[in-house]
Amino acid sequence: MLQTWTSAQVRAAEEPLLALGVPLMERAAFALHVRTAAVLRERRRAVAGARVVVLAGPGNNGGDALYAGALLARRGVEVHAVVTAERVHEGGLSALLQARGRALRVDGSVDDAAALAAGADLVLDGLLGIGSDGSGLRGAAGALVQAILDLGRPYVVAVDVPSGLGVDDGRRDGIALDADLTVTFGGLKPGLLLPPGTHAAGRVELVDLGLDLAGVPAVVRLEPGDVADLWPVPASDAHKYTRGVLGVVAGSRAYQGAAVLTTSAAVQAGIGMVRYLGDVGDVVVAAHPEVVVGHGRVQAWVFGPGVSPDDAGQRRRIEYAFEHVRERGEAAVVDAGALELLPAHVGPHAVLTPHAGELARVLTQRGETVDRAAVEAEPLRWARRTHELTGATVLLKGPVTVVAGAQGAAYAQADAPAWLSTAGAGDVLAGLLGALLAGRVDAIHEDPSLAAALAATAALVHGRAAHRANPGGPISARAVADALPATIAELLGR
Ligand SMILES: NC(=O)C1=CN([C@@H]2O[C@H](COP(=O)(O)OP(=O)(O)OC[C@H]3O[C@@H](n4cnc5c(N)ncnc54)[C@H](OP(=O)(O)O)[C@@H]3O)[C@@H](O)[C@H]2O)[C@@H](O)CC1
Ligand SMILES: [K+]
Repeated sequence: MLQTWTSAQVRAAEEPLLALGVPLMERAAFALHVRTAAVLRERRRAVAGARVVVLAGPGNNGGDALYAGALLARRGVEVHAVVTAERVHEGGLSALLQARGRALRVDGSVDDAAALAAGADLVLDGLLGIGSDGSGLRGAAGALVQAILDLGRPYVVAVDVPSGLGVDDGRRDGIALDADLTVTFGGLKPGLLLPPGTHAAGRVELVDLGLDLAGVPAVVRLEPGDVADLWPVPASDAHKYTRGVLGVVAGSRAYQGAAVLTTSAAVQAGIGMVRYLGDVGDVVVAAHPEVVVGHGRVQAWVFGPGVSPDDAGQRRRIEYAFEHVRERGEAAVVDAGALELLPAHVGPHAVLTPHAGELARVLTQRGETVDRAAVEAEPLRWARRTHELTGATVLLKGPVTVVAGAQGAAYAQADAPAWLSTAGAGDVLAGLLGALLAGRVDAIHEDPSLAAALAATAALVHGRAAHRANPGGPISARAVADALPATIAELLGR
């Protein structure tokens, strides 16, 4: 898994090493210069003769960039530093000048500096690192970046983080400089994985500085190798009830497909048994004869795919089943039409699966002033707020899926191809997640943060199944459900 650490965590881990005199900046700058040289070689075959512009802000981020610039200058690169503030890392600047690099101080107009940067082979962005206040670039640095963007963005290597991004939350409130490559030091930062910031980071490479970053990471991204630890693999003495029974309240005469896709995903994800409740049991059984229609004991539920507000029968079933979720602790996936039926308070064993617009409605119903755009601007903040207000685990769907759950659990998953944004994909995710929860209900009650880990697992498996269904091309939701068995087998290494 990828783990991320806040600015404060990174600073705390740096402190003891700096006190011992460990040369962290030298390590960072050396690694930065090696990676930058590799990019130059890749893009123009030779390092010597390249034109690199170092954007140097007032802090140590500028120091990293200037020292790396000095090392590049010693390898024959033509390096210009653009210094944007009164304050500059003096050691870095004199190293660059000694290596025959040149420096230009932005004083008044930014036009010359912007033209220099826009025309460079590569720009090293050392304007702002973990000292960012998250409000975007201001002052001369902001004006310079805006002028560079107006001329056309060159190839940018971000030093530690793209300057101007919210390092800890991925916010993008003002001017920021998007990167093609981010070389980050010591540990990944949450803003590099969380949307919208993650889209500004380009490829991310981590430089190990030997920091001791033990403790609870801020945001986690599961990787394929993590699935085997979280998946409920049946024991040799398992039977269908020990593996979990999932109740699905989905679909209606108007939206029959939602019932089929949700149950299909649950069956193909390897559940003990699926019980379907609703008006289209005949269609569901025709597609999957394994499904049982009608009431009975379940460990988990999926509520909502294809349930419209005027469907009184399905709404009654969901409201009734919510009582079981609260009283008996059955787990639940609360999707689409069921989100507005959510009781005032559930527990983390209920997982909401809204997209940004639906999450804004859940929050608005609970007195928050927020719209879809605000949720997209700060997805983790609003997913967390929803968890605080409802007690539920929240899986917020989007190009990067963000999960917030109990005990501060937070995940950012970017597993799916863009082709997956298609009708019915959410129904498949709901069925798949329902199957996962049904097999782990007792464990979730022991450790409520597990629901968030399972939600992130479902997002990962869903994305991988989409890739498998048709690598590089269009995919239907049905094909994703059909790809689940082989995808899961592959992830479990069997
Ligand atoms: N510690 C170490 O040895 C190591 C540190 N490392 C490196 O150090 C970096 C952190 O360095 P840092 O702490 O100096 O902060 P950094 O981000 O460079 O500058 C902060 C200054 O920027 C300003 N400013 C703030 N907000 C602003 C805004 N919105 N718009 C414009 N300006 C703004 C503000 O200055 P002011 O305006 O107040 O003068 C503030 O003081 C880290 O990311 C990594 O690259 C690595 O080498 C590993 C070893
Ligand atoms: K930077």
